[in-house]
Amino acid sequence: MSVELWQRCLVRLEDELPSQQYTMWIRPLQAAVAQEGAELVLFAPNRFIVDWVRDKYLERISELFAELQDGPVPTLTLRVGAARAATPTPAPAAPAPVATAAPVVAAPGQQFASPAAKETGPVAKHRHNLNTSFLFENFVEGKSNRMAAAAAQQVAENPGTHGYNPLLLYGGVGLGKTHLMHAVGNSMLKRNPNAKVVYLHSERFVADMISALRNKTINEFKRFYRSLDALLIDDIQFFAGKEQSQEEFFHTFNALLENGQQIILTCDKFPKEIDGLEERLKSRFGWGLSQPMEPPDLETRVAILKKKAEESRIELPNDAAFFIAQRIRSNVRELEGALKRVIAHVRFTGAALDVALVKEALRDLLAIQARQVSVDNIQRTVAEYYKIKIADLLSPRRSRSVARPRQIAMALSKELTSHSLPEIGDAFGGRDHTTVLHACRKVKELREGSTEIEEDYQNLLRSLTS
Ligand SMILES: Nc1ncnc2c1ncn2[C@@H]1O[C@H](COP(=O)(O)OP(=O)(O)OP(=O)(O)O)[C@@H](O)[C@H]1O
Repeated sequence: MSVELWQRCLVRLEDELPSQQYTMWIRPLQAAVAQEGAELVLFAPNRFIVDWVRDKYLERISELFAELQDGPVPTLTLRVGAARAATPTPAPAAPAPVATAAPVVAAPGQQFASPAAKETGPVAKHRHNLNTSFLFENFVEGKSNRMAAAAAQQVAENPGTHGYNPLLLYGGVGLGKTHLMHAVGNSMLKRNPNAKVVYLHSERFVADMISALRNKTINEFKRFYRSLDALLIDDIQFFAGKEQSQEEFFHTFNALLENGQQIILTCDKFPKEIDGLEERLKSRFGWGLSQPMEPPDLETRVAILKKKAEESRIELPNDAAFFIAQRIRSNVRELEGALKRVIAHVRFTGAALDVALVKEALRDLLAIQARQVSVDNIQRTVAEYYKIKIADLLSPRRSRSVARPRQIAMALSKELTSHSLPEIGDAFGGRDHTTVLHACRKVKELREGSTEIEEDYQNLLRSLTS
């Protein structure tokens, strides 16, 4: 009966607690009945978890027991050890008291050893703390992320391989670093359901380490992290300036690498550029494979929108997808946000999804953008970038050093504003609309043929839209 009570309690705790907390502290617990049902023993894999659960969750667990149990509430005991050692008959083979650690049999991400806990219910359902919707299958590849995705696939297939360890994915916000990192973890678990894969944000690592130091459980802390098959740490830029955490992480990192356990890291920039990060860590991070992730190009943005719409079972016409992708270019998270607004609008109004509906759904966003990107602004930015005068852009001068930036500024004006070709021509010293059209075609051709021009164009786009 009491084990059942624990199962019901777990369902409630899973609802109440942030999923990382639940995965880290509650899921490793195994319940066993003792004293003919009068006592419920919760076994934790190590002392660290026992102390933590006692401090943070025991009171709530007791309250839930009182609430969920009709009859007498069993007493609750926390111990280090495995549930199978606590069966009521024969008399408990002296499961280790809290202070004397028994063998560690389960950890977050690991399947429980106890046959009783293997069956059904929330315990069996979730054995790791990965986001199961971040998969390779729903990651859309394009020029900007293909290398990173390929590296991640390699790691998923051969975790711990020298040369791919650590895998470091770096780049701006919302570009799919976390998605790929979880995709590797999910793929590892698919291949080996017993793999111990733990994901955590670097701030969480720091917070846990500080608590472990305060509670004098740093050895358990170390043992736990060093027992993993794969450690996934997000946003390592947060280690900057936290010397003691860097020190501990450095040792954990080395221990895992030495044992061939996989490490995957993400960072918002190339680690060498992070101030406040120790040189030895910076150099360690670069030992394996470092892959940049860039903002996706137009075609990839369209493909991502189409994929996400399909997942939401919404038919997104190409022109509507292009319309969104042309306007939202900074990152995928914003792209997703815009699409969600469009989908909500479709569902709310019941109207057909077309460009007009997209304009209506994203009205505020587009208005903000229109205000931000004006032809004036584009001219100023382009002139600054190429170190020429704005007056040159508007003048009749045809020398290459002026004509090329002018064409680029015109193409950007067409792409970033809603002005017509004649309006753009007017803004560039009263030129004809065919000149603007020619400029747009020329720039497209130049971008395809020259990486330098493509880079210039992307740099300008970024500085105008971010
Ligand atoms: N190529 C892609 N295909 C499909 N979805 C993507 C892709 N890139 C990003 N996403 C989605 O965009 C959202 C943001 O991605 P993610 O959280 O992985 O970004 P991030 O680079 O880790 O950003 P941050 O540094 O802000 O955490 C997620 O919902 C993710 O699924």
